[in-house]
Amino acid sequence: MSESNSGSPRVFPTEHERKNDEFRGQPTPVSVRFRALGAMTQPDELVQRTVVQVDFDGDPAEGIVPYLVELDSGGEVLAPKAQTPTSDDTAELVVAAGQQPAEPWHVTQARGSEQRELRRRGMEYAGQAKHPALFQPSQLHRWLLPSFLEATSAWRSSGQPEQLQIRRLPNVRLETEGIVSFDCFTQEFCKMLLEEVLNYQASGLPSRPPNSMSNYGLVLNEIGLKPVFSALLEEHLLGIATRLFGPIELQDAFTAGSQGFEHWGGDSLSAHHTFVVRYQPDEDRSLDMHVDECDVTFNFGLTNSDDFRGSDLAFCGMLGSEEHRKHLHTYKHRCGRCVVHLGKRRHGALAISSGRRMSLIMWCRFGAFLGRFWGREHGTPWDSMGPEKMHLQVHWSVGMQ
Ligand SMILES: O=C(O)CCC(=O)C(=O)O
Ligand SMILES: [Fe+2]
Repeated sequence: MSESNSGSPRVFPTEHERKNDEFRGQPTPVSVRFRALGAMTQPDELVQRTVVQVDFDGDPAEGIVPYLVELDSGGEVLAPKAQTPTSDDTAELVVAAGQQPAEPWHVTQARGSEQRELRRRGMEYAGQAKHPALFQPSQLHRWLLPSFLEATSAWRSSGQPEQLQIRRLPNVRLETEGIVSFDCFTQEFCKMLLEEVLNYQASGLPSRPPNSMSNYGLVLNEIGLKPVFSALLEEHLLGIATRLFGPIELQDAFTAGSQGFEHWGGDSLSAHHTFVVRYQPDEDRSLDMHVDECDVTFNFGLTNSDDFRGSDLAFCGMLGSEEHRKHLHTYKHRCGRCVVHLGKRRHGALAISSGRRMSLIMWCRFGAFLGRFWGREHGTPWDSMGPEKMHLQVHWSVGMQ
């Protein structure tokens, strides 16, 4: 632990986790009704075009509710989530276990009126942006360090993941099991992005907290920056995730065989929730231990180390492992540097004692939340009880949204 930490990492269960543990002990029964959308001829089509409607007994509180449903036919489908379970809005596309969804969850979501409103707002803001160039995917290369571009270029041009060597990422470091860091963005980009965030927040346009635990910060996908971060994911980060958390045969020798680098669909990340978080002593001081609502998380420091004290990231083991609540490593953020880990690795931010820290976070998802269940298919326990086959029962997750 570094001296600047103002406290020990909280590795014991948080209140949120305790609540979830209680629910895990007593799965809540739900009734599930299937409604057909369109013609169904093949069994696969039936699954892929089915919408599941969930009626809850009891109060589901603020949880995200993933569940596995056993069909009368004996098949299984995954219902990824029900965000507001008691509203009429609970219908979600479901997909057959182990299959690609009919379309990515964010495409489905993007048809919603809320998303249309967000896109409109983003377009409106782009017109008054402080740094319009930030909003253009074609300019992305300007914000990445030449040495980073160099490391991903052979993969980009050949399409062969083996061409991307993790050890060639600038100043790459294996922090501890399952956690790698490397230099990525230019200082200029970090400064411009911070200015853009402050400019948006001063514009009076509406914004919402990036997730259920952070109150300050901004969802960048909702101010017109989504295309840029989609390009970053597709053109650069996907190659890195493939080599770290993709199929075993594609994993890089740099980490292959090390603990914590299982296949978590790193080669198929197709959606992202991208936001900035902000900590300062009189606002959010710390972030409680948690796992992310995603498969792979990329976290980039945006502020200079001299601008704040404390606020290190504390990492524990994977959700469901014996080390889940064991403190394994403390990471110090650096401006422009990325730390990447699986979403289900428990982590949190220690208290900040002075100054301000901001980070850019990309929660990346494999398909439609299938990654949540990936561990199950590969023999890794998903949580301490294991994702038992639930016949119309609910497992609660420690998810944030
Ligand atoms: O403060 C950080 O850098 C981590 C934030 C985080 O873990 C999250 O927003 O999910
Ligand atoms: Fe997180």
